[in-house]
Amino acid sequence: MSANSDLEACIDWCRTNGSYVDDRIVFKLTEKVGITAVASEAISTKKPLISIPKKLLITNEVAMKHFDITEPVVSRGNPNVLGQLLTAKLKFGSDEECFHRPYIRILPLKLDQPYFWSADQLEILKGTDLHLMLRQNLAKMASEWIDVLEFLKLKPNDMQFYNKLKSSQDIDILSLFLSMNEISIGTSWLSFPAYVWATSIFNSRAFPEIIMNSQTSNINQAFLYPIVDLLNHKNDTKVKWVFENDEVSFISLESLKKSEEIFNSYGDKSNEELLLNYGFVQENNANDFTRLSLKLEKQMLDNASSFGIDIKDHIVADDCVQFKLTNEQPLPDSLLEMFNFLCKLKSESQLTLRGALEGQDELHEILIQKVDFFKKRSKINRPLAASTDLIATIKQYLNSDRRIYNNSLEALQKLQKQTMRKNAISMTSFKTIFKNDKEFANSLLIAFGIANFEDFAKQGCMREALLLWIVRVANKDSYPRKLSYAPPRYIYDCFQEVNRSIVIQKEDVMEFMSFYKKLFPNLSKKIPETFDVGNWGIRQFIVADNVMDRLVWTRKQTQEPYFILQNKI
Ligand SMILES: C[S@@+](CC[C@H](N)C(=O)[O-])C[C@H]1O[C@@H](n2cnc3c(N)ncnc32)[C@H](O)[C@@H]1O
Repeated sequence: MSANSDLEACIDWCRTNGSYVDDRIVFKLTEKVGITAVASEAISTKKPLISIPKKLLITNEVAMKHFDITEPVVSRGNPNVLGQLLTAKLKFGSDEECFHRPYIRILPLKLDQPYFWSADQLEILKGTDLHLMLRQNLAKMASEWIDVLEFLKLKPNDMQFYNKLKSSQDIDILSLFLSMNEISIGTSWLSFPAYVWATSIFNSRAFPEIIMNSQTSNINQAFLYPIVDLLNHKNDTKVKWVFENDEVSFISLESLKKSEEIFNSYGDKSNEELLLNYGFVQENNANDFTRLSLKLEKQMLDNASSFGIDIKDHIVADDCVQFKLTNEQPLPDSLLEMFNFLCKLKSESQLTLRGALEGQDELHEILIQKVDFFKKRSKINRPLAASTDLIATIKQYLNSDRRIYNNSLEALQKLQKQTMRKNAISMTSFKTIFKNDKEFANSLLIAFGIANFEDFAKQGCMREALLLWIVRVANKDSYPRKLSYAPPRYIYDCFQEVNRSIVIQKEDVMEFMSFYKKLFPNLSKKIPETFDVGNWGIRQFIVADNVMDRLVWTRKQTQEPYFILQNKI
């Protein structure tokens, strides 16, 4: 039988068994998206367009009856393992007489989900969360498959493979799966690929049991729903599924014009969920999101939590915290707080403006890497054996992730500018200091040949200049004349505070020795009016280095250092 006659036979089978399918719906087989449903004339009704009696559905009850068991089987939280195994059996087994045969025949053998892509095609996804999920999901499916076969005391088709799966924790499940034979009608129903196929059928076409039974014990319990599962998905389509008189009905709340496709809604799914579970993505998907995962030591995550950073709901493993990024919310507060926390100094008891700005820089770096990665990947600049549709899907997926990271990046750049503007009163740029403290600038011209601020970066002596200036501030009262430029008070105060509390070890002195010897006593001899007034000993520089840690933030984008008042953010 051809695919078209299979489709007709399935609709006939449904109608013969008491289903209602509105005559104005025409089902067509298309090259691009498989079967579609189209309105043959305008349809605008709140009445069901399709009603299917319960006896035609493949439910967990049907599966339990088929395998003759009385208790439901749940493996790794999945209550559909039995239904999935039954679907594999009906598709690949030899039971020609089975009641659901006309429905099973139209379930496509070839699925678009990435589980069924070639190694070469999957290579492009390497490094994405989707690739990771693929592995995790396959490992989960393998455990479920082992569990359900064991429970039913069924012998797998390939004992060697089964034992390998069972005995080894760290097998590369993805490579192993890719090396297995492709799905064909000759596939054994007791094989792992048949189970993966059936899982993908459930993932892409099953409906929640809760439609029929609001008391269902497991929210993930699902059933296969002939005919209605032929409808494709469109975001925000208004539909209703109702259970009445022992039949499940599909109602479209849309006003459909003649020749328009009748869509269902699979729910608010991101492109990653759509690709993984359905094998397609939606352009400009309003439900799209991506993630930013940070691998950190468990202790660090515990510390962040007890400090009050709101990450409890984002911790996905002992050593991993994950933030959801969406186009609406590209920069969650908890993510920014976490980066601020990561930049907190031991000497700080609270989150500071300096930490916030430094955290923004760190996050900026990560987002730049993400955007670059997705940009490079989406170019696909090597020959790839794949249909143009698949290549377009891969590109769309990569671009939609890149777009979110890019939005986050732009939002972050804006936020940093805002933060700086809002806190301008608490920040002093070293560039401004250099411009205003003329005497200091002149001394640097003599000492290092620094003629303008940009020369610091060119000569790599920004740190020396900062330390010298901090020590100059500490000595401010020793100069015969008041400094022409009055340095912010908090810099002087911070120096005094560190000076009082610091315990200097021999190692600190050793560490600073070569730096110090490079500058002194030369500088005090060459420019005594600046560098031989007050105390210019090595201890002063060790203290200044500490002050720098506490007060100075160097903006990554411009390499410009700022002194920042230590205020709470
Ligand atoms: C529930 S089935 C819908 C019927 C399907 N067209 C068929 O031929 O059986 C879900 C599958 O249809 C396809 N599909 C549904 N909506 C789609 C869309 N908006 N764009 C592309 N493919 C879609 C995907 O292959 C998906 O896995």
